[in-house]
Amino acid sequence: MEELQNAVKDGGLAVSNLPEKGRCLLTTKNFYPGEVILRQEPYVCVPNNTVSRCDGCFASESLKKCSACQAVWYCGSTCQKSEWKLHRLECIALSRLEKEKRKAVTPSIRLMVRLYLSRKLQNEMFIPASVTDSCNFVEALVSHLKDLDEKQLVLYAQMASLVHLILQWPEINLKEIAEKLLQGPQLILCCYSLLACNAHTICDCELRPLGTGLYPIVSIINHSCLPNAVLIFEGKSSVVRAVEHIPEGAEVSIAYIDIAGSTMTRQKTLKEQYFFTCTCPRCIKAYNDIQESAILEGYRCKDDRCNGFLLRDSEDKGFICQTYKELKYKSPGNHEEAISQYKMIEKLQMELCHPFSISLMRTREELLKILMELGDWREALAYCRLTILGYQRVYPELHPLLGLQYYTCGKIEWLLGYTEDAIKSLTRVY
Ligand SMILES: C[S@@+](CC[C@H](N)C(=O)[O-])C[C@H]1O[C@@H](n2cnc3c(N)ncnc32)[C@H](O)[C@@H]1O
Repeated sequence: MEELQNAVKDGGLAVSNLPEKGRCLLTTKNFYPGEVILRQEPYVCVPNNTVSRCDGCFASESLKKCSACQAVWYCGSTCQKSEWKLHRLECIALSRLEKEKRKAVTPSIRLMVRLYLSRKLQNEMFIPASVTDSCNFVEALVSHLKDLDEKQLVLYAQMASLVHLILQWPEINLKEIAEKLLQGPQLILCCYSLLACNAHTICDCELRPLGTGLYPIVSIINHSCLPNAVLIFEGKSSVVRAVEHIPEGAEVSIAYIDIAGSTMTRQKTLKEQYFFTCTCPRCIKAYNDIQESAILEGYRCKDDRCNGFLLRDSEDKGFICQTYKELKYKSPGNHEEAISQYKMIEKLQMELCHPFSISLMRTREELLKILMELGDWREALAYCRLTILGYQRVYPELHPLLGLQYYTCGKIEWLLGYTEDAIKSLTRVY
């Protein structure tokens, strides 16, 4: 702990323990809006597999496959060299797999394999370890293994057995690597639980997901639905920035989930994924939030004389429109038909929901996406402006998602020649 304190001390931070939250990151100086609180490189990371990406920089163009394992891509020799120490072992392990099994190696399987191999390489001193970038530090992260339900356990166990199979070769002695209490698949299972709680989705500057990484110090930061900081990425490096003034001695918090939802939805998601009940100021302000929840997720009361909005209860998922789910737009497709169906949904939601309803906002986001693909900039702008009204309601003033929506708006205004409006929007982005 002392070494860890020394490692973060110079950055104006300290690690502490709170009875109800476990470890937390505190400030030992003031941080101002936009200021970088912390930067950290990933302990391990992998690109996602929606499109092929370079393992080194996550670029998706001019890629070449690793000729030996045929499972990993690089954009050039610089990235290949930078990844070689770790990939050398991974490459041998993957190459040994039958072709069919190799196809089942998803990014989460690779992440786990890499976690093990990093540990092996650090133990053998092939790659350097620092206090904040060591396997011991990673192992001290929360795992919640005991809280997993049967379904999660079965899923993790299946993944763990594939990882175990990949790692079973002479040079890698699982027993030796896992010198702690648990061994073999059971230890891998525990690590999956750890990754589920601590790994972060790496996004590009427009918040589109690129991959997954584990950033041990960032993982000490606890959640709040009214966070005072955000986690963003510059390439693969994680950057935590203040979104408001954080005074000396305050706890740094980020949002683990999309904070656009009502308290009920947020609490349910946090409980299911992170096993805690949030007690942030937004969650405990329960009474006002019932009204807020009705606005964000409720439906108009059937009684015409009533101005109220119906709210779904925590057990019943009944009010989520199934048609809406099935219609989820997948690009590329029939744009005209998608537009007419989404407009139908929008009309229905305008009758049923509050103007600030999240479902209505999501429908408009989909419409905006399709209209932009079609190049219908005028209508896209109208929808973009409508979504901004929703975003302003659910995200704090300096939230990156709000910034991005202003950015889209500014770009469309610029394209349409609405220079003054564009300057206003882009100034806002800045
Ligand atoms: C990424 S870890 C955060 C660091 C963690 N507190 C630790 O001791 O290592 C996530 C876990 O921290 C705890 N946690 C995070 N935010 C919390 C909050 N607002 N209230 C209570 N527990 C929280 C939960 O157990 C959650 O699964």
